[in-house]
Amino acid sequence: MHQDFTVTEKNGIQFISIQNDNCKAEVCLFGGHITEWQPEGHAPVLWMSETSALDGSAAIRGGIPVCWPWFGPVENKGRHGLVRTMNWTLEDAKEESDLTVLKLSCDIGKDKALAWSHPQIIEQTLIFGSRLTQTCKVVNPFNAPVNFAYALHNYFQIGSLNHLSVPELTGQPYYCKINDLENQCDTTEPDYNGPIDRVYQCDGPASITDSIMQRRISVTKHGSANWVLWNPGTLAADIDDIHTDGEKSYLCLEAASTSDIEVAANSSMEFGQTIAVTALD
Ligand SMILES: O=P(O)(O)OC[C@H]1O[C@H](O)[C@H](O)[C@@H](O)[C@@H]1O
Repeated sequence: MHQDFTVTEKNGIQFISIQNDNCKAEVCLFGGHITEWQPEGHAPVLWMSETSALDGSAAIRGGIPVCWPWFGPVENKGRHGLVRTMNWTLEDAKEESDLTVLKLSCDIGKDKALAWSHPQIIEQTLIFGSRLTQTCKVVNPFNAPVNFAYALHNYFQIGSLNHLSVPELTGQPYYCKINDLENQCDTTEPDYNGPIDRVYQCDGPASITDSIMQRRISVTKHGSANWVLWNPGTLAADIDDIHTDGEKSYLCLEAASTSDIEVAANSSMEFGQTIAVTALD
């Protein structure tokens, strides 16, 4: 079998480098985090901060953080869940007709899970090809229902925040996190130069049309009630791990469910997304 992935260790954490006929990609086992995906014939799709920690000391800034089993800050529990700062296990890696398929898992531990009433295990299946498919399965081994929320926190590389369109979200209701205002709605596209921080009620697909990079990034998703749209704008100056002016080169469009989802006793649940890129005519 043609081996199209290699596992290396850098600064105490493990990276899986992927090269197949359809794409180049990288996954970090710290966070179960996709740090690179570049389909053949296209520029890199994911933005990475040049000043991100990449040694396990903090969550990675850029790529696709998996925020689970909760979204945002929760008192005494920290931000964006547990697994973006935990080491995941590589369960399987294989080549399937020009695709590379990885299976990862992370077990947050019975004690924590019981105390905090979350599912205990999250598994990811990642399929790297001309599309990127990320499927997560969460497992509740307990004899009682538990809850979780999540975000697949995509940092998309863009040409300019001034030359973007995210058409599917215009007209959809959203919560503005910056002004703490529910039930907002735009009739025209917003200014994507941040600070912008919104949770849209929208379970359909969304896309970023980028007239500078001359491409459209399209995301379909399942098991996801929300899109989170985030760019810190001037607030990036207070975020140590965003390199100078780095915020001008990304837009976060996150497939998420920001409110609790119940997982029945002794059962599992799935959610996920598929990302595709097309050149503009
Ligand atoms: O700095 P982090 O913990 O990675 O969070 C980065 C951002 O993530 C999400 O998009 C939230 O909506 C924002 O409020 C938050 O600032």
